[in-house]
Amino acid sequence: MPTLGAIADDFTGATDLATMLVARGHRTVVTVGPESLTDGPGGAAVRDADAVVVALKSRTAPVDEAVGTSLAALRALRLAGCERFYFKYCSTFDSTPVGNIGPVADALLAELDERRTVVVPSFPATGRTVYKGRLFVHDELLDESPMRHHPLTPMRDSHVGRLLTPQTRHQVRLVGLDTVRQGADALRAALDAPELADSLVVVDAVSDEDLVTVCAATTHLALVTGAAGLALGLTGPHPEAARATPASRPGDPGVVLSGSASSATRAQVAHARTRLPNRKLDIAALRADFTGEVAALVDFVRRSWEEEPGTPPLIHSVDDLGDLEQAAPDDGPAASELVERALAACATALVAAGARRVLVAGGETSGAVVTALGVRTLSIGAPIAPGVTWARADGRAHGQEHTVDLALKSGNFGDTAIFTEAWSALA
Ligand SMILES: Nc1ncnc2c1ncn2[C@@H]1O[C@H](COP(=O)(O)OP(=O)(O)O)[C@@H](O)[C@H]1O
Ligand SMILES: O=C(O)[C@@H](O)C(=O)COP(=O)(O)O
Repeated sequence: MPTLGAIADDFTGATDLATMLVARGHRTVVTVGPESLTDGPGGAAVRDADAVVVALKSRTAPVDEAVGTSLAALRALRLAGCERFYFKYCSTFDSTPVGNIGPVADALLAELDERRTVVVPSFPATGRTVYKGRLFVHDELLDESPMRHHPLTPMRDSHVGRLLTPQTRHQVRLVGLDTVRQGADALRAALDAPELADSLVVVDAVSDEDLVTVCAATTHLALVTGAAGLALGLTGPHPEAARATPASRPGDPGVVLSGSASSATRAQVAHARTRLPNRKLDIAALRADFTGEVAALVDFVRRSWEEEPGTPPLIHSVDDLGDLEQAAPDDGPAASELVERALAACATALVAAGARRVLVAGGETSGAVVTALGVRTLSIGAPIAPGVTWARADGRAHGQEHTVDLALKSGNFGDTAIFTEAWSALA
């Protein structure tokens, strides 16, 4: 029975955290939304797990909806037996002045009858560190990094406390690296100080060892919040926790679907465009004839499978940031919505046509694709890069049950060659 329950605000984040938990000895299952915790085959997988991560698409949802789905997830996790909880958000603190990190953290604390938690976006393996409360992405402050230009959550400040304060009813405090470096006992004493009783406490961490200290100092908190790095110190009961075997065989049809605008993905797209058959979404054509345009993309992929068997084609939506500047017409959907719907429709048609391995880039994009594929649970398989993994996905789309290998790649994760090299991990 699981004891650790996590709520992830997007789907790439859910597999990012789950792969870390598996590596730390937790048998872990990802469920798509809270319903899959109890319904159908998900129920059995959950009972056999040490940890469950509920994947939500709440990062950019309206605040009420994000709070509602997060509370539903918490309640379902408690019913499944979980006693400790982890709210996973982005290592670049993706949010707006109204949320959703603050409102969800507030609501989870209230539901658990708790008043304090920690805020730890640091994830050094992917270059995210927090020092003096400022979030760095590799060598740059968050607001000087490409996250400044994110289409949905542009990050224009790097001070985590300043970002969080307008989002929460709690006071926001900082515990600095000097205290973390004094060890777990000193850090716990600092966190338990009466003046921090009613607080979201941002904790500095610049190395893996710092995160292990933060974990050791927070075992008494019912809720912790952060990126996947915080799970580094959460040791589970099954050091040899098995990874799911691939659903596909080498050479099976595959596809890369990228709706990410992140700088790392743009470099990966540029690399893949010289090596893989590829097509770019045409937003104007989608607006004019959505069904026809999706059918043309699906035809293109199917022809590529015949002409170059074993080579996964790429469908992408962004080469450079100029691609994001198309304003939505007054009476039409936003380009971002069209992109998500188009890639989701391609995914379902291609899985119905025989795709057995699908690599998706972008968190929002992954949410749209996984939801359209009717995926209920994801079992963590072979790792690809820090924060990126293959997962075996059971779902139902077009009236048919299917099992496919899915990799949900966060926009900014992975090496430049990931779209051509990720497949070897499935061999
Ligand atoms: N050409 C485009 N024009 C406008 N929005 C786009 C375009 N391409 C992608 N998007 C949208 O940008 C968002 C990207 O978010 P996400 O998938 O989380 O990836 P990332 O955070 O890495 O950029 C999605 O909502 C996607 O639909
Ligand atoms: O913590 C992280 O950085 C990732 O797990 C994540 O959530 C990234 O989001 P996207 O870039 O939107 O995929």
